[in-house]
Amino acid sequence: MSGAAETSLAVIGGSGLYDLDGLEIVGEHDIETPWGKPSDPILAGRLSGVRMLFLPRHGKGHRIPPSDLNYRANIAALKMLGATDVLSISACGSFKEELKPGSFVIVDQFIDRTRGRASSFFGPGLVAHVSMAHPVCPRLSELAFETVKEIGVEVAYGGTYLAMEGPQFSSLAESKLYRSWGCDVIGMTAMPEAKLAREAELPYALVAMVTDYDCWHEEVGPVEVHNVLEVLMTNADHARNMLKSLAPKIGPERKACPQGIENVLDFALITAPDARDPAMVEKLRSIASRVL
Ligand SMILES: CSC[C@H]1O[C@H](OP(=O)(O)O)[C@H](O)[C@@H]1O
Ligand SMILES: Nc1ncnc2[nH]cnc12
Repeated sequence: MSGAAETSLAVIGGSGLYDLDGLEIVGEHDIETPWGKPSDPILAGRLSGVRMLFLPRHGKGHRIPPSDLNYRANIAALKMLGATDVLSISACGSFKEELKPGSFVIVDQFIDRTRGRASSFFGPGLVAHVSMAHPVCPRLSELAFETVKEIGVEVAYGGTYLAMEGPQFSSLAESKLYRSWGCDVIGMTAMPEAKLAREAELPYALVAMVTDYDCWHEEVGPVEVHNVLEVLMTNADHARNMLKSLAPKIGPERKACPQGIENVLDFALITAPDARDPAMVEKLRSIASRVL
């Protein structure tokens, strides 16, 4: 690399994706952030010459349920380890006949129905408001879309992800309601993950891997985890293949996000400098040192 910033792609692996294929591991970071520890030690390595970080969202062995994940520590740890972009991989249910189990959706919108999760790094002593109008990075999303197509997996570009609290799957009435809202897929983890990535100025994209039709589909019936798991394993293999092909496309040289997500905090901090709590400022330096 000759002076240009280097890509460091962080991959958050969801249900079924607890490791990466072909990652030349150079380190494992058991990191503590001001918000606590992430779900697992973070692997650092190279894939096709591109720096990668890998975090299994639920921890190895899938120990942590969606409501108990420390989303702030996960995103802060990736930022502290130098991540430049976050590619999130998630299992999801589908609200559309054409989004079949086994297909992927490159999500571009979210509806947040989670409750009581810590969903901001900011707070008393330093208040910030970032825009979530366009919550994903178009460049990373397009690269992911092209790559999924190339490996021969059915994929839709764009889709609204309903984030539910869980851990129970939806009732039939909820499933029908979300469908009537025009949602495409449902999961339990992309919120507040995407919001926190935005606050940490990390371009974020979400590859949602459909495992089931949620429960609205009359011919299929309720979601059962054993059925989900069967599809999940094949989907996870596809995700690993996708990442191997995606790395050389992203390349080691960092290219700016067209939406300027790396600079969102330039206009988001609202607390006057002399009214800021120094302890809060200190804590926030781990994710927002560029502006603090
Ligand atoms: C295994 S079914 C429910 C589980 O799967 C999804 O996890 P992730 O988003 O981490 O792939 C969903 O959100 C639930 O946590
Ligand atoms: N139907 C569903 N609802 C919520 N999260 C899911 N993850 C996989 N399938 C899901």
